[in-house]
Amino acid sequence: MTKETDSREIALDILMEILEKSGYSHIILRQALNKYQYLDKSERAFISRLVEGTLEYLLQIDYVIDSFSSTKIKKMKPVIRTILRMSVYQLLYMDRVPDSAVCNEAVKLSVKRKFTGLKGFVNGVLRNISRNKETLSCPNASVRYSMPEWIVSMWEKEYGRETAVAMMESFLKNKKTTVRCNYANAAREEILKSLQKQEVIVAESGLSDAVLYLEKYDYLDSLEAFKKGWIQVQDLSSVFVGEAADPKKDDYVIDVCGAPGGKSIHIADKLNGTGLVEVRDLTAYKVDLIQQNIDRCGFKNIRTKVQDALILDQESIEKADIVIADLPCSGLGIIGRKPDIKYRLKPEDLKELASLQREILSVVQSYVKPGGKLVFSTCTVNKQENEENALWFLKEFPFDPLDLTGKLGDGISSETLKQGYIQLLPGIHPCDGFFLSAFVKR
Ligand SMILES: C[S@@+](CC[C@H](N)C(=O)[O-])C[C@H]1O[C@@H](n2cnc3c(N)ncnc32)[C@H](O)[C@@H]1O
Repeated sequence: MTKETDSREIALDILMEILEKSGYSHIILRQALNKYQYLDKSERAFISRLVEGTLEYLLQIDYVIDSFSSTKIKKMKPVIRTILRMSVYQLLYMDRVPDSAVCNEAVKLSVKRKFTGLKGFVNGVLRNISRNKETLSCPNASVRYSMPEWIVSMWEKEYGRETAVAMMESFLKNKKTTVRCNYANAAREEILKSLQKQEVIVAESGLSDAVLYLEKYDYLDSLEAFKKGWIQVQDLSSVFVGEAADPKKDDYVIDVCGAPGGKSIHIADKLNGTGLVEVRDLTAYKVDLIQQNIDRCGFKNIRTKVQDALILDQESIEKADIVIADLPCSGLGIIGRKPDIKYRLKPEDLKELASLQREILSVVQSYVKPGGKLVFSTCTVNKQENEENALWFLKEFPFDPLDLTGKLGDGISSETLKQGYIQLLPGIHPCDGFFLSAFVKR
């Protein structure tokens, strides 16, 4: 077997786990890349791109296969279906791989997986697609951007056609890793020097002093700045939660749904050794993830607790200066990083999640002291879970909107900041899709 076949076989196994056994793409891919640490950096990059690209374009790929195959994608054997899907991604989107190599490797893989009888079928479908690929066209936006139709229509209705297209285009672009600096641990110059010493390509965000974009590193765990807790993977949008919360010296902060701890650690960093952040989550497993991040950065003003946010914690009533409610949501804003979300989600999930958010908010609002703040956020893009819930909250509870004008930096402006909220839209704003609202208790 050649090196090329090995990489493709690893990608096939990863895609089978995700597409045929419903595994989460980011978890399955991370586990596989950890397992195959001995591979060249370029081979691991090839596997990641092949897996992520196949998932990003899955609807379009299936449309193309169904246009050229007499057996429809749904009726195929799972292994053959997956080999075809990943091969079509290479034909359409990986210019550096010659089409003949894609077809040959797909045939070899089919034989290796004991489908010798189907090698002619695989070869025929792929060669046919390869011959006609310049003339392929997409019948609608759903196929073009590989986005389920119900999401396309919802976004067109809620944000307009142009914005919906900008969002869908942005999800298909390559993402750099975004990190936030823990300035309580190291100065900016020290962090930049360490990253540059390890030949990482670093770019400034221009929108937050705390945020950097990283490229061309091998493993995050191998970076000195990461090992020493000087940097934390966190999107710009999520950094805005800390900016909106704007903690003051000695504040007591409760983060009610906090794993893996990104926003809480940012707030602990801002408190610079003072105050206390209590980060909670539903299970010991999730709380352990938070603890690992806390241990790495070594902050002492932060602790964890297993606590169901739906159950009232009597001892917390009117104790917190700030409550962070970054709640479970449909995740439509982070499709660019976790493409399988768009295929997993059903329209009815949004309603259920919006009502779960209301239930959690009803409980945790009681933890805020009079004069204290509550920040409600989600990493999704739809009115039901976001604006509608923020407005509902203001009607139901004794809170006023916190004017966020100027709090998120000069680069972010919106009429709604005055009313205490903003819907960040990928492709329009330079970050993931994210909703953020902030309230002050009367
Ligand atoms: C959006 S994530 C939080 C991300 C986190 N704020 C950060 O910045 O790293 C939502 C979290 O809510 C947790 N969660 C879901 N239901 C919960 C509940 N009833 N009580 C507490 N946490 C819950 C999930 O386990 C998940 O970790």
